[in-house]
Amino acid sequence: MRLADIADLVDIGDADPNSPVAAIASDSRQVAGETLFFAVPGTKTDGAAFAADAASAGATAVVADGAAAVNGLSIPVFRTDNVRRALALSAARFSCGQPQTMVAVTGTAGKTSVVSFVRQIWRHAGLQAASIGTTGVNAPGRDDYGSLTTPDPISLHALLAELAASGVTHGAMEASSHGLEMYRLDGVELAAAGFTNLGRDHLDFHADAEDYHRAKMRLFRQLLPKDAPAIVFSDDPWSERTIAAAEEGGCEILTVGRLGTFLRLERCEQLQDGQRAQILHAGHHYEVDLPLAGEFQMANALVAAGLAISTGSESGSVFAALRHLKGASGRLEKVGATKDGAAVYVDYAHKPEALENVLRAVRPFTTGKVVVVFGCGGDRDPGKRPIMGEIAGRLADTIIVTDDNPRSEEPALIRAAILEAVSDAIEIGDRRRAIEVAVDMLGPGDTLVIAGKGHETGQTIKGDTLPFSDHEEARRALAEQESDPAAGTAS
Ligand SMILES: CC(=O)N[C@H]1[C@@H](OP(=O)(O)OP(=O)(O)OC[C@H]2O[C@@H](n3ccc(=O)[nH]c3=O)[C@H](O)[C@@H]2O)O[C@H](CO)[C@@H](O)[C@@H]1O[C@H](C)C(=O)N[C@@H](C)C(=O)N[C@H](CCC(=O)O)C(=O)O
Ligand SMILES: Nc1ncnc2c1ncn2[C@@H]1O[C@H](COP(=O)(O)OP(=O)(O)OP(=O)(O)O)[C@@H](O)[C@H]1O
Ligand SMILES: N[C@H](CCC[C@H](N)C(=O)O)C(=O)O
Ligand SMILES: [Mg+2]
Repeated sequence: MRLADIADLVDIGDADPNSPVAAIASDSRQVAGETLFFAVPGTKTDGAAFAADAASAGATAVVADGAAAVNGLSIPVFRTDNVRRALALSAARFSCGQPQTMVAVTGTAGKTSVVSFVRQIWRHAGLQAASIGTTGVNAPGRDDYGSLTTPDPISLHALLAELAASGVTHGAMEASSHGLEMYRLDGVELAAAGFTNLGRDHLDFHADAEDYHRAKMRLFRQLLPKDAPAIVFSDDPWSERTIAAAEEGGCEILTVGRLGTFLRLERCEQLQDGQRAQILHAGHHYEVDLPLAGEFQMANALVAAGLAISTGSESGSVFAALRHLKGASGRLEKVGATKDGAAVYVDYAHKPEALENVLRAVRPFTTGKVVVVFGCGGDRDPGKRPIMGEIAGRLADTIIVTDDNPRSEEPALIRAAILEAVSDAIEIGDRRRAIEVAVDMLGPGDTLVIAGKGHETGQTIKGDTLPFSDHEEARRALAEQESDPAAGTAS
């Protein structure tokens, strides 16, 4: 790339437009020769404070917001009015390439599930497809564990170019509210975008629910090209406001759900390990089997089907693919059953609406007790703790409150905040022990939901992440119960 390639994004002044840009960086610690350093004001510190470090490390110029205090450097400073956006668009031009058909999904819950479903639908049709999100990158021959839901723009655009070069033509990615607000996915050319729902999340980052919704709506107002399809789940309290935002963005609005007009869910019957639905699309009724429990998964499947159909997949083949969908790892995933047949699920519900949904989802096929093990993350919105306690108290019969990534906080205080709203819960800080106790108390017809960590492979306590997997712990507890003749008899 040459400076001329980004001269419309940043004011390069009298610098030589032919100067090569060998790399771009927003972290001074990653600067090497001929690098353009973007000084980004962050949540913890200001990149401008590291401009001199970047210069010493070999940066050829710094890009900074108009008002940023970047002075007295030996290298030029190029000004721009939005350094985060300039960074993302420059990263797109630098990496140069992405799968031809890219779709993005936003919403409080369901993003990971939807992108996984879209990828599976495309693969079913024989396409080279990838998904990118909380659980990582999944592409033909590739399954990398992830860290951020929406990667930073430099890594994201490099990844998209790499996927395209490896032959991936179709990609589905999650658009988190952080990612949208921080301009991480600007520069991705989107063919369609989807919305699942809005609930309480990240109120440690966004001022309030309106602000959180506004951040998500950048996807439709600013990122999705005019006339491109916006697939909106129709049955959420925030659906109407989302439709209004997508209208402002000039998108083609396609609603899916019970109130949907593009895909209308006419009937949905819950079975123990799945569901059967009738869907109306373009005047035809389709009988659809989904091998996943919980009506929320039907909502996710409809958004996924809407994204695939609106970007060119044939509807019959899409509905046929739903029959084979596998849930994303740790999303109401059945990991086993006791010898009495009580089912044990691992789920990623770590926010109020998700917990409410998952506990409601298991009730129809639970003839005994619903048992839940959960906690709340440290250094994250403390307001959700009593709310989740109240939900568990209302919807589960037995509640075990445990730890879930306490991070820098005192674990007992997090538990106490949950227990404030649910006084009859059992408190067991050690998550391994909590899972063992829960499995041991299961009787015939009971269901255990271990919520909050889903696919995660660690427990973060005071800066250390210790290996921990709800899947492994549940399987271990089940195996121990299997070999202990006295177990499983508690009520
Ligand atoms: C709040 C947040 O999202 N922070 C992310 C953000 O950091 P930031 O922009 O605030 O950066 P900062 O630490 O204040 O530093 C400012 C700038 O100085 C630079 N710097 C800093 C130090 C130095 O020596 N030199 C230097 O140049 C930094 O690289 C940065 O550009 O950009 C960083 C680089 O991309 C991310 O690593 C970091 O994610 C943190 C670790 C994080 O935990 N983010 C979570 C909350 C997040 O993004 N979650 C969402 C939603 C999850 C979901 O709902 O599924 C996600 O998309 O994953
Ligand atoms: N459509 C939905 N409506 C309500 N709850 C849902 C829905 N889909 C999933 N959930 C619940 O939310 C949890 C997380 O689902 P998923 O990972 O698909 O969402 P996400 O939006 O990617 O979440 P995150 O932002 O945390 O990555 C699930 O384990 C389940 O409990
Ligand atoms: N992306 C979410 C994941 C939370 C998962 C939960 N296990 C926790 O640690 O709170 C967050 O960073 O808020
Ligand atoms: Mg996710």
